[in-house]
Amino acid sequence: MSARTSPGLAGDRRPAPPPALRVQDVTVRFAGLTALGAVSFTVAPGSVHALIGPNGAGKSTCFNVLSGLYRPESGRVLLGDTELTGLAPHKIAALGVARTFQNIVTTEGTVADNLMVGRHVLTRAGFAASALRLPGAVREQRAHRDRVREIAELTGLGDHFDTPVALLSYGDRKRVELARALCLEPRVLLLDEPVAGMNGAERARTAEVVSAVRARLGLSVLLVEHDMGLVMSLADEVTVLDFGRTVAHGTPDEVRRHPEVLRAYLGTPGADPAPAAAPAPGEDPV
Ligand SMILES: Nc1ncnc2c1ncn2[C@@H]1O[C@H](COP(=O)(O)OP(=O)(O)OP(=O)(O)O)[C@@H](O)[C@H]1O
Repeated sequence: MSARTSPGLAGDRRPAPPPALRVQDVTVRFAGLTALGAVSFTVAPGSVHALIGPNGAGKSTCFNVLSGLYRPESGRVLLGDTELTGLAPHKIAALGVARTFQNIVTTEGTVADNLMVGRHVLTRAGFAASALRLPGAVREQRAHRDRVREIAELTGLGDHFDTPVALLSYGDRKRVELARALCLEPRVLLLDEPVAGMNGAERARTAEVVSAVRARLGLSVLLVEHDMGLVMSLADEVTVLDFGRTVAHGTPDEVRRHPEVLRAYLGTPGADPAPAAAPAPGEDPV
């Protein structure tokens, strides 16, 4: 059984706004290298917050702390008043923080199979009850499958519900990852480079899906992405890391003009990493 209350199973839900996700003075070191040095930021309830920075800036390390894969040397992570620091990944997921990974991990089974796997944290019926197909367990499975189908529709995968994932396009497979994370009914969704490797049309489609997901489910999104068009069009707030330190924070407009951001990305102030008219999602990343 889940550590948090399982939400209803049918229809869009607009639960109470998610709690703020607060990262406070988080430090991670690898053999003397400071991957994160006292990094702090807050993902406001219901917002899209982007975490950007050049290669090696510490973005993945931060995601790994937030999802419980790394324990920070110091600092805290809080979801509302609940401390997440040092909890195991499955506990953090059960508390409502789901993540995707840069690399696709789903290859076997249909879209439906993969999404049902993402649902297991919310499953109440025990293994034996499910295996014996007891009435309560069957009802629950059916309700989960209905909800999973809704999530597939929301993420543009409805037509592929019973298609083996291996037969899908790259963009659709990446969206299966996103949909699978949503099957946990998260209150905060951590998206690690959701459009990496996609072509322009696939990136634009994924941007639409992320917007729809945020609008329909009312969750918060923390986005790590190199595609500046996507970041600038989706994010409400942006935190910029460089060499494990926060060098800027603000709205997309504020951040794109910040001298430290220009220096971090281009080595020199005066050139713009994301032009004033931000490219549409799907245009070339920086
Ligand atoms: N497990 C590890 N062991 C040692 N050093 C690591 C480890 N993970 C990350 N690092 C180092 O920590 C720093 C931050 O890496 P991280 O992967 O978090 O950056 P990033 O911003 O996600 O980069 P990218 O955009 O290339 O994914 C880098 O110098 C990296 O080499």
